[in-house]
Formats: sequence, structure tokens, C-alpha cells
Amino acid sequence: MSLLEIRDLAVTYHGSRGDIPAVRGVNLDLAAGETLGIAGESGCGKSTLALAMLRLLPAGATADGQILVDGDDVLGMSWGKLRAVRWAGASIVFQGAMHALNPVHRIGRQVAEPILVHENVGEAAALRRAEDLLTQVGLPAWRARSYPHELSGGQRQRVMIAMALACSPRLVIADEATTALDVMIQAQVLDLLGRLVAERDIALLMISHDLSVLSAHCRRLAVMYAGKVVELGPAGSVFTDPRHPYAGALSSAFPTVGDPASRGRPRGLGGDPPDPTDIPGGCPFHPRCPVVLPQCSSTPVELWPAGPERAAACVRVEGYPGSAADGTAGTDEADDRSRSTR
Ligand SMILES: Nc1ncnc2c1ncn2[C@@H]1O[C@H](COP(=O)(O)OP(=O)(O)OP(=O)(O)O)[C@@H](O)[C@H]1O
Repeated sequence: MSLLEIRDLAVTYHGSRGDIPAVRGVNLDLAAGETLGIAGESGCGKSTLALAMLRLLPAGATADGQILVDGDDVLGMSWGKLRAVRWAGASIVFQGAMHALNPVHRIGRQVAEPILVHENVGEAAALRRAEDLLTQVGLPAWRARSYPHELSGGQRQRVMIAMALACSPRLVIADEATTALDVMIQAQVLDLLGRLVAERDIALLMISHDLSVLSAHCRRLAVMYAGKVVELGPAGSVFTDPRHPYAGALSSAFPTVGDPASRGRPRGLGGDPPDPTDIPGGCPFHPRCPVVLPQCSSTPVELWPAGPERAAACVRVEGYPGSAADGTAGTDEADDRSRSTR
């Protein structure tokens, strides 16, 4: 059994602009010791997915489907159980550590806090554990006595990782955890996360708009577009040999190191992501797709097997029902094969 199983997850924000379907039928699995990257342009639903996993969605959002952590559904569990899952089962490292840390408390106390809250441990023992965690993330133990403003951005992000690991979670979600850091520090922090994942057999779900970073640090990649996973597979293959035209455009957005201006913006791809209140029918990517076919505006697309461990939601994938070579769009057979790729 996978540590994390997401089944038919749909998240909708209900607001004054109308309903925003931010996540639309996502299915993902993640095993202990595995790293899965989630990539996609701003607004595709990555953070909503992360927040839903720990039931941290704001009021006004509804979530349907299942999010199973060790077989227990986060969306349906009691508050008591959810509290335990939030630290000991799974934890999140967000972007922007400066704002997440309390400026008036020493680092050690902040790292020790989740241990004190969630475990039956005295203050001195919790502080010793905090010092130990700081050394594990590459900071000297004496940093426990520092205040956040005395640390660099990279050091503060390490502190956030130490906090996330404090109660030995089995799943860590890193949402743009290193985006604000410069490239060298980013690589160091991501290497550190990768090492901790391997040593502790943690499942790591890493969210970033930067496909090249994810492909370097994750075993598998999921590419999202308009609330759906449109490509899933081994990271190297998705990055270098994408099967979905959007994944291809996204990987071409990170062609060269040292060209920050081009990063994150799919090159050669016109238009913007769709208005979330008015997502195009058929394939949601079809209005921007450089290789669009006539049926793309009407054929619903789901993930379809596209090679070993691979799936893509595109009618151009060989054998896709409704593709030029196949007249079986929308059949039960299509649904069955789609499910078998989860
Ligand atoms: N609190 C909210 N209320 C209403 N709509 C929201 C809210 N948060 C996000 N959305 C909308 O949901 C959609 C998905 O947003 P989300 O933040 O999950 O995307 P993202 O891929 O993480 O983007 P980014 O990389 O910019 O954070 C967007 O259309 C966004 O405008």
C-alpha cells in the first residue's frame, strides 16, 4: 500500500466571482522513501492540492474524493486524528521562512514547540531534540539560541525543514520551499531534503513551478494544467521526452542555467492559463496547444498509458480513444485503461 493515495480529488473555492474548480479529479500515489514532484504554471492548483492534503484549505473551499495517508482518509477523519496526522503523519514546508518564523522567539524554542505540543516530552528534552534536528539540517547546535533575523534565508529555510521533521513525519510536502533562495543554496537545501528522505524513509512531495529543479531532485513527476494532472512518469523521461505538449512547453521554459528572465515561462507558447471560472471543454490546453487537432476541443482527456510507468492526457498518445487512428472516444474501455495508470 502506498503511504499517500489521492483518489478523484476535486477542490472548489466558492467566492464572489463564482465557483473556482482549482483541482479537478486528481489521482496520485506516493510510497515511503519516494519523491514525487508536482509542476505547473501559477494557478494550476499545486498549492491547493498541498493544502487539501492536510485539510488546511480556507473556509469557502470544498474538497471531494479521498486523501489516504497510511490508509486513513484525511478528508473524513476526526479533528483529534487530524491533529496527530498534521505533525507525526505529514508536515508541510512552505515558501518564505522569514514570515513563518516568530521574530521574538529563539530558533531552538520554535523547533521544539511541535515536539512539546504533540509528544509527552519535557522542555529540556525537547530543546535537546531541537538542537539535534538543527545539526541534521546542517546548522550548528548553538544556532538554537539565535533569533530568526540573525540567520540567512537559506539557514531559515533549513530551520523550517527541521521543524517539519520534528515529530518524525512519514510524509513531507515541500511547497516552493526553496524558490526564494539563490541557486546554490537552493541546490544545497534540496540535496539535504533528498538525503533526509533516503535516511528516514520519508515520502516527499515537492511542489515547484520549476520543472528542471524537480527533475533533478524527484524520482517521478506530475505535471498539472488547469487543475488536472496532464502528465505523470519518471522525472528524467518527463523532462527530456515529454508526451504531453504542455509538459513539452514547460520543460522548454528551463533550457539554460543563467537565464533567469526565461525561467518559468513556457517558451513559444502563446496565451495564458485559462480563466478558472471558464475552463475550455475537451482538453483544457487545446486553445494554446501548438499541435492541436480538430477533436481536441470536444474529446474529454484523461491520463492514458504512454510507456513504462508513464501516462499523459492527450489524444496524440498512441491508442488514445478518439485519436485520429481510433474512433472509440469516451468508451468504458477508455475509462478502465485510464484508471489502470494510477
Ligand atoms: N483562497 C482562495 N479563494 C479563491 N480562489 C483561490 C484561492 N486560492 C487559490 N485560488 C484559485 O485557485 C486556483 C489554483 O490556485 P493555486 O494557488 O492552488 O495554484 P498554484 O499552482 O499553487 O499557483 P502558484 O504557483 O501561483 O501558487 C487559482 O485559480 C487561484 O486563483
